[in-house]
Amino acid sequence: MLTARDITVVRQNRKLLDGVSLRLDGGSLLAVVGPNGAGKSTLIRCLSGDMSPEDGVAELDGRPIGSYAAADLARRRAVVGQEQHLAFGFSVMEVVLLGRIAHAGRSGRDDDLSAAAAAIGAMGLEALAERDFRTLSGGEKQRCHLARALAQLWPFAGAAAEGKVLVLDEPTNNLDLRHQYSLMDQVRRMADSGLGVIAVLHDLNLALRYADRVAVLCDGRLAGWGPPSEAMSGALLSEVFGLELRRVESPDGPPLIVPAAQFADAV
Ligand SMILES: Nc1ncnc2c1ncn2[C@@H]1O[C@H](COP(=O)(O)OP(=O)(O)OP(=O)(O)O)[C@@H](O)[C@H]1O
Repeated sequence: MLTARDITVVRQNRKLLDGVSLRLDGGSLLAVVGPNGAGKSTLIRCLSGDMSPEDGVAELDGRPIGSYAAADLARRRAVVGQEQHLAFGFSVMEVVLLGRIAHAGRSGRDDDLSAAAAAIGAMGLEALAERDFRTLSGGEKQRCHLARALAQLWPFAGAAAEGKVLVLDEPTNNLDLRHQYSLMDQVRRMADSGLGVIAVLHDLNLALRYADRVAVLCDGRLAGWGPPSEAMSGALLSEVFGLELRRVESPDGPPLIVPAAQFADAV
């Protein structure tokens, strides 16, 4: 559905991305991992149509993403970036309704309210719908922004989700462990309901647990690609992160990535 073909991005004579090719399928979750400065945000900016590569192309359903009219693209792909501050006293419902701007002139007020209600329900924000966004905790704010993105893509389940993409840049930033897993459970459900989801993740264990496919970026190149069990070997991750990492079995779930020194201490 969403494809990167040989994407190269050059800034100030430096290749931020160097011939990156990958694919996101509908109804699946693709995690992009890699060290700081590897090019993860640059890649998802290209894949979401916010940046044009010097070479190569990002295609949505076989068509260059840059060729979509802005409003058409906004009805098919929604982005939740890293910085999501709001200066005004909008309620959660009003923030979520901002996702409907792309539908202005096509969607009636009732549809917009149905979309917002469905998105708020999917993110479990019903009790907070009238709260001032600025009073929310970090985790609640993140869920609110996800709900805004879902309202933008509504209807976002079943056949109606086909061809729609949710792009998330470090969605678990600033969240405690419980809220990281709870948010990723919700993101996983979005993929299971039919959306294509691409997420930059710093936590390798979240990628291992939740993603269908993983792209491991290093110095602007694709160092690993495929299902997590294949793309995230301890040897590859150690090389990419410059730290000895091991994959260890976990008693109840997918394996865990741990730094070797810490592992040695733990046993
Ligand atoms: N406009 C630009 N001009 C020059 N260099 C840039 C520009 N934008 C990004 N870079 C550099 O490109 C590299 C990749 O940046 P990017 O934000 O894509 O990395 P990242 O993998 O998302 O990093 P992080 O994990 O720290 O968020 C970084 O070294 C960054 O400084």
